[in-house]
Amino acid sequence: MQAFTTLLKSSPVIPVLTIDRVEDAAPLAVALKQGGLCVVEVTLRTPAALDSITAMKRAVPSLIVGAGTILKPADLDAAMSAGSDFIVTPATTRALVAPLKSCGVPVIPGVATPSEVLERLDDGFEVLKLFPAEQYGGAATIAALSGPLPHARFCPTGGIGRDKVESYLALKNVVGVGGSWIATPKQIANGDWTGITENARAAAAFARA
Ligand SMILES: O=C(O)C(=O)C[C@H](O)[C@H](O)COP(=O)(O)O
Repeated sequence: MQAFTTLLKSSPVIPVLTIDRVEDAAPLAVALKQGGLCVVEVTLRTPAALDSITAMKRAVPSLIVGAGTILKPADLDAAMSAGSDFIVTPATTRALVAPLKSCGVPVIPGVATPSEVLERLDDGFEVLKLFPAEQYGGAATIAALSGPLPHARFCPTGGIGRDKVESYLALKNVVGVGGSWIATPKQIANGDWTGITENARAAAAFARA
């Protein structure tokens, strides 16, 4: 996990991707990498998601490709078989905790309340995903959590557009942010690789800001 959080320092904005056609995966990977991003997340929301993870890694071997929307242990198994470099969940059930802990790659479990934060820290997870971040109070909520839970680190996602990224990354307990704005489902469906590279460049610039 430590190597992963170090990597996030240089590439803290993670595009959250929903891919409908596996043939879009390779040009998408190239477009994001060209814009300067190193870490991406593919949601397991479409039948093409697992093959897309494999295809993105094949197209751009240096890209770190994670799987999101892991809801049950079977999703985790499938994501690991597809070669996922890290795992993200929107929420975390008891049944998921042990498999997540032993899967062998960095895991960012989803939380939404202080009790869930504490439970996941007790489970041994270091970086947590506040989801859906904006709806659960946004950057102000994460800042408030640093009082009683200063050791928790967050990678929030959900409703975080380009205009909100800075306010999250300014917090010392935030190590990254996820968002679909960098490559929207519409841009992917339209093959707008130029627009995606431009957005990726804007996202990459937050690391240097
Ligand atoms: O599927 C998952 O595992 C998720 O957690 C969902 C994503 O994090 C959000 O859908 C991000 O999308 P935006 O809110 O549009 O930036």
